[in-house]
Amino acid sequence: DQMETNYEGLSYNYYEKTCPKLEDIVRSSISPMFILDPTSPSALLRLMFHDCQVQGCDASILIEPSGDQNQFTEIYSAKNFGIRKRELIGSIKTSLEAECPNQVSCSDIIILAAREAVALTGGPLISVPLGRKDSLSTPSKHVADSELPPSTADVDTILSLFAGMAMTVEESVAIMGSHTLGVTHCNNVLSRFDNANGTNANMDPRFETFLRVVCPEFSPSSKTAEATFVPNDQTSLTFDTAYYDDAIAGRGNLRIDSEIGADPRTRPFVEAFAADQDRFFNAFSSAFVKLSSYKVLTGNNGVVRSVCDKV
Ligand code: HEM
Ligand SMILES: [Ca+2]
Ligand SMILES: [Ca+2]
Repeated sequence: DQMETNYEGLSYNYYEKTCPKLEDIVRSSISPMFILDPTSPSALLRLMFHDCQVQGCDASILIEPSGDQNQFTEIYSAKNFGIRKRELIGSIKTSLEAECPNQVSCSDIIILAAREAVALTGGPLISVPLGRKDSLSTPSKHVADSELPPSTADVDTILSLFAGMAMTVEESVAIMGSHTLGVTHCNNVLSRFDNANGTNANMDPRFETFLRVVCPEFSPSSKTAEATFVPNDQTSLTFDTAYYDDAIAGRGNLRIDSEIGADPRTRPFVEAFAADQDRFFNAFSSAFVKLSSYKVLTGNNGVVRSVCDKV
């Protein structure tokens, strides 16, 4: 199948000859960025997901519109609200160009940056196969709108989405553990107060009170709703299992973060991860490799961009 073929196009020693110090250079250019802004790891981890989910892991999300494309490209999808720090990938690229010009793709840098985000916040150091090429185009915002999941996604949505990346249910629950880092803005939380549908499932009443205080009922499109936020778990700068404790206790910010702790298909894994960090880290690592190998371009099916935000 296509997944397998593409996955085989990547390798663990891809830059051995052309950029042997790649991983060291990425790490030494990224660690000062993380010290300057401890919220950047969460931004880079989410950036990887949103790149891979739309047209595959091809750095399409970095491309700035040119000419009459203005405002109609991928990055302008409302579902990319909150995407930050794309420019850090360009800075890492600049450091790499000095050492190994024209070798390392922007799409591989996105994956390496996400992996450092996990490792440097206390998570596992994941070995990732490399050799992705960059796209020659960025899709329209309409394509991004349809490929990115809605903030109201439920367990069915995520199980079928991640099954499309060949993940097991255990791996699907593990990759959602990415929400152990970062924040959710109030515009994405307000649907949780809507009792008419299932979006308020598995919510602890004290947690609901907390959410309503932080996120009063302004309109989701108001500037205030877009400027206020809640942490994704109780330790939102640390990659740990607190997300799963919250999911069990009904303290998930998004519908998925709550439902995953209640649904009989996912709850056993949520409980296992809450009790066993090694098991979470192992399942997360294999899920990360699957997500980061999704629909990759290899060989002649893409390019190595010299500047990440332009083709
Ligand atoms: C498929 C189901 C998923 C849904 C519906 C979802 C939805 C969201 C939403 C609505 C936010 C809040 C954005 C904001 O308000 O600023 C968010 C944040 C985040 N998501 Fe997800 N997400 C999903 C899966 C993932 C995956 C697979 C990853 C990583 C591999 C991920 C990583 C993150 C991170 C790290 C943040 C925090 C970003 C920050 O602090 O800037 N998410 N997600
Ligand atoms: Ca992409
Ligand atoms: Ca955490």
